[in-house]
Amino acid sequence: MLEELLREYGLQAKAVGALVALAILGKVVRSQLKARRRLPLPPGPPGHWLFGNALPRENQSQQFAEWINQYGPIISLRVGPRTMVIIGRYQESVDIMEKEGGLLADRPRAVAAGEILSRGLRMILAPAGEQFRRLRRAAHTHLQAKAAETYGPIQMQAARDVILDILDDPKNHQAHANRYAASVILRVTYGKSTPTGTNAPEIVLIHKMLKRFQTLMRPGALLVEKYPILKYVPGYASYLHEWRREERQLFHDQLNRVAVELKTGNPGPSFAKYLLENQETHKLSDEEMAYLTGSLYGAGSDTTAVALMVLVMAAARFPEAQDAVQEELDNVIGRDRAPTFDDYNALPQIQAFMLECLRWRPVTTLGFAHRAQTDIIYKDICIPEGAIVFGNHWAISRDSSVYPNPDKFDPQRWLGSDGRIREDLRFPSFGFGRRICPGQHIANRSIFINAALLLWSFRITQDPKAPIDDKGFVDGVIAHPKPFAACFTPRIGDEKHLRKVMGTYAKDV
Ligand code: HEM
Repeated sequence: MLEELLREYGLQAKAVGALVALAILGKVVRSQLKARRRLPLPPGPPGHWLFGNALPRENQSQQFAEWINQYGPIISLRVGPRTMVIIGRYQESVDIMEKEGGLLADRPRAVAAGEILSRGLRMILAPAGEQFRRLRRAAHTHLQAKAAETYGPIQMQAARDVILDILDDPKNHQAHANRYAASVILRVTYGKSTPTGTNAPEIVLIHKMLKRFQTLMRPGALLVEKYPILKYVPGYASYLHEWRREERQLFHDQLNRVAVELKTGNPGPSFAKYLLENQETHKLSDEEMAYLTGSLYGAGSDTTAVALMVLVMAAARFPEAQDAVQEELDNVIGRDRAPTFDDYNALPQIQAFMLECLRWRPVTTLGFAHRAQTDIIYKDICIPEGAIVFGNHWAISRDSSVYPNPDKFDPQRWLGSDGRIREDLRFPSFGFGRRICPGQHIANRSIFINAALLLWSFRITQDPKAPIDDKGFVDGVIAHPKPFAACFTPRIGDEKHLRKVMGTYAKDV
């Protein structure tokens, strides 16, 4: 551990070691005295008496899932002075994270990404409280199901561009998914005139910042998370302050651009425009608005892109599942027109395919950390106040009591005997309780329109020379598929015809 600290910072090892050990000892003794008065913690693997459990460095969600198989549906770990509880079965996640959602609305301290980098303003990390409620209400109002429909034309055009992109350059299908997600979320946040080309300087900067943020978010990434006192040590991780300056500048510049457009013309719909016009109603400062819009991009771009890549991977890997979708598309839509949002209810096979993609390869494998605001008693265990609580999406997706034969990609599991989507089966792709993803309607509409257009336009197959490794993901807060090959054969007439149906590019760069 000290080695880790020296790598991060280069302090005098002995002094810091003593300080840290004292701080942990104090906390451990206090929490163990308190624990004696409580019901037991959930079981879990044994750890060091002082430092607790070492977190796995790689594939955390899968390692936790193994511990869940071994110790039970809810496990606990001690990480330095903190208790971490991981829920790995569907029913327990509903009972605790949904039904007791009010007690888990908080986030644990995220010292590097939340406090130093974003000064508490990034919604995904914002602690529960008055400020969080204001941020959340503003996002929810603008992104709820009905309001999300406003962005239909943007999503439709961007999804058609994906088809044209694939016709032009099928090898780079993953880059096209990235471009779709970046362009849609940028337009949702900042409106029509935002540059969306992958080489635009803003986009390059945004992606750099997103990468940094995701690195900081990995449990155990920096020692300051375990020992927040480090943040007061002069010079500790000074690069974080530089990152903050860059990020803040970008968020303000983007918001200011929309403010100027509002004064000089009539920019199309966007979250920034909505906030600027309703600043009073939502009681948001300029700083809060800048961060709220900026952090929406972070939350909505990579997640959507990964979901689209998994669609392509699953279609190529499972031809029979693709057959069922294409048979439905041929029956309902035919070949003379492309599907639109209006066809959603008539295409349950597509809906089932989407749902299965999100379960089979969850976008956020571990989910996001919640914090218990008080002791939560569940059956004969206690999740203690202050515990970090994860609903482990990966482990839940493998819960065979809810998803029989869970490793099988089987969209039909989502359909009832009437051929409609089952009401009694769910998977928490978008998280839990009061922190559930506010962008889920925009996200679902993106996944739907891309699935419908892609599978209507192409037969997607594996390249026999480069078979897909469907376990090839780079695990992180968001699990990105490694590069994989897929072949796209137009199924609606020839390429020329498909280009004609999809129209012309709307890309601005
Ligand atoms: C397939 C796409 C997406 C997936 C799988 C996804 C998933 C998630 C998950 C798992 C969470 C954490 C929920 C929890 O704490 O339990 C979350 C939070 C969030 N998502 Fe999404 N998301 C997606 C797309 C989007 C989009 C398009 C937007 C914006 C338009 C967005 C905005 C947010 C925000 C702002 C939060 C933080 C909410 C809070 O902390 O209260 N997401 N998302």
